[in-house]
This record gives sequence, structure tokens and C-alpha cells, in this order.
Amino acid sequence: MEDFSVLHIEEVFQKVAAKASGLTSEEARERLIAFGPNELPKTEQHSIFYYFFKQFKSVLVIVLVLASILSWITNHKTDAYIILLVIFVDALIGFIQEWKAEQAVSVLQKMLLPQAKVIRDNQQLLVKASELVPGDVIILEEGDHVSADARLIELKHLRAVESSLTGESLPILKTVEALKPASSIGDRKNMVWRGTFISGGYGKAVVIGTGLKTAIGSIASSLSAIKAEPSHFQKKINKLATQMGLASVVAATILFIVGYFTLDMPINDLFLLAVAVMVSIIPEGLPSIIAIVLAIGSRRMTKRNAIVREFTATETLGAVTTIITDKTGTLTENALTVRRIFLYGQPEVEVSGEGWIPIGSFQQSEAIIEASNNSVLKKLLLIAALCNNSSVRHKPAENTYELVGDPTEGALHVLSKKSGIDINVITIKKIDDLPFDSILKLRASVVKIGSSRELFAIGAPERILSRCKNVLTESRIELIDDVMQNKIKQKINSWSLDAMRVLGLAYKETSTSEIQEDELKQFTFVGIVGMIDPPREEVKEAVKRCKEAGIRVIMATGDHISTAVAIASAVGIINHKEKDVMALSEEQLMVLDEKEFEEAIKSVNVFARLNPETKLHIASRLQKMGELIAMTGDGVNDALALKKADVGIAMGIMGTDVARASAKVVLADDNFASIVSAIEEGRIVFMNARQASFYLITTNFAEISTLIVTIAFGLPMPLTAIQILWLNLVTDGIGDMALAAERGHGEVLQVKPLKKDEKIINRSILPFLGINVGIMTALAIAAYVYFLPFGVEHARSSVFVVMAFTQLFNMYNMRSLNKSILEIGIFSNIYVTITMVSSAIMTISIINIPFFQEIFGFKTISYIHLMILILMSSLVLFGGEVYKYFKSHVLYSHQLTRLP
Ligand SMILES: Nc1ncnc2c1ncn2[C@@H]1O[C@H](COP(=O)(O)OP(=O)(O)OP(=O)(O)O)[C@@H](O)[C@H]1O
Ligand SMILES: [Cu+]
Repeated sequence: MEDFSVLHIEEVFQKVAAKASGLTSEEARERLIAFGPNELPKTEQHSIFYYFFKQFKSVLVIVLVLASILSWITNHKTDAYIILLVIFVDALIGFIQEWKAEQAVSVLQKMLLPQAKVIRDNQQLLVKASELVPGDVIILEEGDHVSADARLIELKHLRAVESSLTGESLPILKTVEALKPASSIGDRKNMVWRGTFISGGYGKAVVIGTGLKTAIGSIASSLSAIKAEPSHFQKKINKLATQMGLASVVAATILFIVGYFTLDMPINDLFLLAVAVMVSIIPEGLPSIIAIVLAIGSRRMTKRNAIVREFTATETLGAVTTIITDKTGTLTENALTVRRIFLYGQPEVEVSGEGWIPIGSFQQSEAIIEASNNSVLKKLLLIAALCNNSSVRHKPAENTYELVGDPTEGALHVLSKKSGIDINVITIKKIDDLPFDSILKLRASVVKIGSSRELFAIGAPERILSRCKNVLTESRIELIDDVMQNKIKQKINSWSLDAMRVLGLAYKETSTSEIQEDELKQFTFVGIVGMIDPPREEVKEAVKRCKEAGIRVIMATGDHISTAVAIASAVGIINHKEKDVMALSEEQLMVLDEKEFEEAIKSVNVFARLNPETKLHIASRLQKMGELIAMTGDGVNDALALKKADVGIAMGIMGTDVARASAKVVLADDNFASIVSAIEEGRIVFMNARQASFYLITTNFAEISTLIVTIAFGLPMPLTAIQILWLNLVTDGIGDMALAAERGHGEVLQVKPLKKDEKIINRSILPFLGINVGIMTALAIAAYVYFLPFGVEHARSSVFVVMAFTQLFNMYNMRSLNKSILEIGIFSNIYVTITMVSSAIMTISIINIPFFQEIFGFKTISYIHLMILILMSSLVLFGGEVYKYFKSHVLYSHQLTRLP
């Protein structure tokens, strides 16, 4: 690959036929055709056939193929064909399930496609990263992923983390100068590489390589790829399935050996009996049902604005015990508007106007004022306008205003626009900019005004104040004394108590052109502004639902403690009575010893002026105390915490690429309420996985106990192997998918969180399973014994009807483990209704249509008898209902505290 780092910028432009003002969209389109999309080959992409043939790679299939061969040899040719057909149908069902799950993944993947900021047609645009072409001029800012290899042409303090390429984890400070030839990529400091990210500063670069023609091209591993590792729950289910599979082999072998010596049966019949026992125990559908439940759950979460990047998160969400959330944007609207301005020695200034619309007026003592007539206000507005990286775009078509950049800065930008002050672009120029730093809690700019230079700073007001020596008043610059300090601090505090975000603005004269950290002191204080950021309407309800669900909500914010408390009580994170004890700031936390710290994080729900590391510290300590943490974040500094949390949740709108790549879940709307919806879906996933598993397992138990009882009495087999196969795979297979689509019934958020290692089968569910299996077995045996005098095929037909219909009724039992079918609505799951009708028709057809009778070995059952058998089968539903009633009214008449 050519080394662009040794070339001068002009030479680079020449080589890639580009210029600093970017390509036109026409050029970009042509180049996209010529160079191809900026994509790396996906690591794992399988064809439709892969998923189909994958279905045949199971122990069950091997067992069935063996059975089929043996049936053929022993002259049971129809059986042999049927078994082959069943293998095929089973593979088909499994295939559909997995294919659907896979589709769900790829839909999610598309939603998370990376984007890039690029200059085309002299405008800054957001395009799909896959559409970048050589020659494009891209813009890089803190938190962005670099989507192509590019040569830098302009920058301000640009730092990039290139560990994915070079292994070096510290940020690299970039340059634009042409360099001496260097062999290592890490040394080519005037380049940025695909797959790395920007940890700070600002830069412009021209793309020199895309797709495979990038440094990472060969070592491709896409950061945005969704990982589909088996979840905790899947592992457990697989283990259960394997155990039952092994048990089936053992049971069948024992039966075969014992039967050989004791039963007077031809060897091939005995063999078929052994196969029947085996298939009745193997829980065929179990592993794939969990995949489908997870896929459905992830899709529902996505519809509710929580995009799942890792399937395991779907299930972990259900067990979350503590949410640590940001304030700005998550709990609040993130539509900041400056309302008040305080200038020392003057009456408060009130500002009118809404949102990002740059129209509004300034009032002092209820009279409208002109900003240009007030020198201190003018200075403040100049700082607000220039120490700023945001802009507001007017969309004439819809007549709306759209923010580009950080909302806090956007509010200041809008403020300066409202005043109408005129910034002379010829005499006033920005020469350096330090973007907002979450540790310093301020931002700064060096601005050239005429022949002098000034350093502007905006940030957390008490931090700005502590860096000030003077204060600007209408007439002059005065030294700050204690009286002034206190007066300003009082203002900061009282505005914060009104839930306002308060910022301090200051300036000083300077001689440097590059901002150094140790220069950020001895400022002249100009004023403070107070902006409102109203809490989101739906958050209060969401917080309430969390509390009901036994989930603790902690606010961890960088904002002022009083603002934090005001918002926290507005949304119900703390109640009014607790106000004083329930909030701590970073400084207050720092002085605590280990034990006090632990006590504090146990009871305090609001943490203010936090640094990102402290946020991580709080989270990991809570994890050690056994909590399962969901944590939100948006910045580069949050990446580590997002990775460490059990479920990291990144902001989709305000979050950086890095935060999104580190999180398991991305919020499409940045809204706290969506987290709660996701938790609800997570719990539903768990419920559905259990319900569907129980449903599958009941048939297995009912079949095996019917077999055992009849064999014990020396009766012929009550069901043949292929009849069992049909019940297990077709009847159960469809019913199971219907149960996987069950929606919650409002109960999941009214109980305590699930335990991390929640068992699938626990003791409290055993009576319910026992009742179901007991009724099914008793009915099957009764039908068998009653019809046996009419011939064994007749008797088997009746057992088959009972098994099929008890399972269909049982489907209604399993729709909720504790609520009555009347409460949740008989028809509220359309899939269950469809399954009921279609399965009933199918069952009756294969019993009474001669062609199928022949194949399956059935005899016609009269409609009267059918009716009676079906009515009897419905007993299983009555049994379930009586049990649920008994359990909720007699055993646990108090409220449910855990999921059943
Ligand atoms: N762009 C900015 N420019 C100047 N000062 C800022 C800017 N953004 C935030 N601040 C100041 O720094 C403080 C901390 O901001 P930070 O971004 O760390 O947290 P936050 O956005 O308030 O909270 P959260 O963590 O809830 O999103 C703010 O209260 C504000 O005073
Ligand atoms: Cu935030």
C-alpha cells in the first residue's frame, strides 16, 4: 500500500483527485461505482443451505436414521419412510426458527450501521460509512469511529486511540505535517486509520483508502457486528436437553435388554418399543425454542427503542436489579434553553423564546433591553457565541431548527443569536479550541479580537469561579472578594435548586495560540447563565414502575448537586422527605473511607458532579455487592464503564460511536423509559422461555409415564414410535412457537428481579407440572384401556387424540404460570388460536382420513367418541385453572413477590 504520510497535503490531494472543499455528490457517486463500497467482507455469513443442513447435525437425527434403517431391514418399510419424513419436517421447523432468529439479527445489524461526517457539495453531511470514497473529506470529532484510512489536512488537538491496529492503548496526538518514511503504522501520525477512534479534539482528513484497501482490511473484524454467543439461559437449556437425551439412551437400552429376557416380543418390535421410549424422552424442540424466544424478545425491545447488540443482553436485562442512569438527555428532554443571565451588580436578565428557534428577547426589571447597550452582557454573549462548537440549522421546508453538536453549547449558540449581536468575522477569529472536558468540567477557546488575543472559558460555574481572579462589572474590572464570591455562589445554588443547568462564563487576555491546561486560571468572571432542561414526561411513570419491580434507580450526573436533586425529585428518584441525605457529590464521596463509601452507595440514589471513573467505581462496587447493573453512558470516558456493567446502555442520538460499540444495548431515543420497557421485555423473555420449555417437557413426561404404566401391566405399546414423533415434533413444535410469541400480562414488572442464576425448573413449579402430567397420563391410560377391546390400533388412536388435545389445552395453561386464562383473555395470543384450530384439524385428519390412517397405523374413531375424548382432554385446562386459583387465593393470598 502506498505511504501517504510522506507526501505534502497538496500532493495527497493530487493523488486522490480531491480538494479541501470536498467532492461533489456526483463525483462521490461515480467513485462509489469505481472503487466499490467501503465495506469489509463479513466474517460469518452463511447461506440458507447452511442453516438447513445444520439441522441434521444432532444426536436425535442420528438415532432416528438408525431407527429408520432398522425398520427398513425388519420390513417395516412404511415406518422407515415416515421416520425419514419426520426427520425432514423436524429439520424444516428448526430451520424456520433459526432462520427467523438470524433475520432478526441482521435487521438489528442494519439499524446500527455506522455513519460518517463528510463534506460534499460544500456542506457537512452524514452519510453511511459504507458510502465513503477515496477523495472524500471527512470530519472527525471526539468519540467518532474512523471509517476509512485518511490523511489529515487540518486539526485541533486531535488524538486517536489505535489499539485495535497497533496494540497501543494510549491516545496518539496527531499532526498534519509531512513525515519521514516510517515502517510502522503507529508512527504515521498524520494519518487516521479505519477501525480506530478519536478520543479527543477535532480534525479534517481526506480519505485515501476504503474497504479492503485499508490497513485493517486484512485483519477485518467489524466493531458493530452483533455477537450472538449462546446466552446463559441457552447454555442451561442445552444442558437440560443433553441430560434428557442421555437419559433416553440409557432408558431405551435398559428396556431393550430387560425386554429381551422378560417380554415375549419379536426383536424388531422390541427395538421399535425402545426407539419409542427414546423419542418420548428426548426434548427435541428445546434448544431451538430458546433461540426463537430470544429473537422475538430482541425484536420487541428494538420496537420499543432499545436496540440489542448482543442477544445475551436480552435475557440479562430481565435480571437487572439496579439502573445507573445519566441525567441529561436520558431523564431530561435535552432541549436546553437559556432562561436567566446573572451579571454582577445588575438585575437578573430574563430571556424568552423556545427550543432551538433563534428568536427571543432580553428583559431586565421587566423592561426589554438591547444587548448592545450593556457591555457586560455583550461580552458574555461573545463568549457564548465563540467558545462553542455547535450550530443550528434552519430547515426551510419544514420551518424547523435542528441542532448540530452538543445541546449545552447549542443553547448558548441560540442565546447569542437571539441577541442579534454582530460578530465581525474580519476582526474576530477563533484560533484554538479545547472541547468540553468532563474532568475539568469546562471548555475553552482562544479568540483573536483585532490585534489582541483572549482566552474564553465556559463550564460548571463553581469551577469557573474558582479559576477567577477578577469580576467584570459595567464600569470596570474588579478583584473578586468574599462578598462577591458568596453572592455569585448563592445565585448558582438557587438557580440549581430550580432544576436549572447553570454555566459560568469567563475570559482573560492571553498571548498563546494553543491552550495549555495550566493557563486556565486567573480569569475575569463575566456572568452565569441558567438553562432549563425539562424532565421527560414519561420518565416519572417509568421510575415508578422500576420501584414496583424492585429495581433501584441511581442518577449519576456531571451536573450540579442541586440541579441533580431537583430533577431527581421531579421524576421520583428521591422523594421530598429524603432530599438532604439522598445526594452526594464527587467531593463528598472522595473523603469517605472504604466502609462509608460502601454504606453510601447502598442508600444514596443521586450522585452529582461525578467523574466518569467514579461512576465506574460505584458500579463495580455495587456489582461486588451482588447487584446486576444496567448503566447508561454517552461519552468516550464512559466506554469502560459500559463494557464493565452487566448491561451497558449507550445513547443512540447523543452518544458517541465508541460508547455505542462498548454497549450491549443502544437506546434509539436516549430515553430512560425505554430502558424500563427493555427490562420488561427481558423478563417476558424469561417467562416465555420457561413456559415454552415446560410445555415441551410435559409431553415427554406424560408419554414416558404412560409407556411405563402400560408396559408394567404387560400391555402392548400405547403409541408407536412414529406416533410419538408426530406428537413431539409437529403438535408440540407448532404450539411451542405460539407460546414463544406470548406477550406479558402486566405481572412481570410487579415482582422482584429474577435471580442471576434463576433455575428453569424450580420447586414451586413442580406441582403445576405434576398436575398436568398426572391428568394427561390418567386420561391416556383410561382411553387406552377402554378402547383396547376394539383392537390395539383403535386404542392407540384414542391415546393419540388424548395426547394431542391435552397438549393443545395445556398450551392455554402455559400462557401464564399464575394468571387464569379468563384474566389474560382466551384469544389474546392469535398464534395460540391459530395453532389450536389448525392442530385440531390436522389431528382429526390423520386419524380419520384413510391415506394417513394407513401410514400412521390408526383406525377411525367415531365423532361421538372424538367429542368425548376432546372434552375429557380439556380437563387438563380445568386442572391448571383450579391449581392457579388455589395457589393465588389460598396459598399465597398476599401479593406475588417473585415470578413463579
Ligand atoms: N459543552 C459544554 N460546555 C461547557 N460546559 C459544559 C458543557 N457540557 C457540560 N458542561 C458543564 O459541565 C457540567 C458537567 O457536564 P457533564 O457532561 O459531565 O454531565 P451532564 O451532561 O450534566 O450529566 P449527565 O452525566 O447526566 O449527562 C455541567 O453541569 C455543565 O455545568
Ligand atoms: Cu447524558
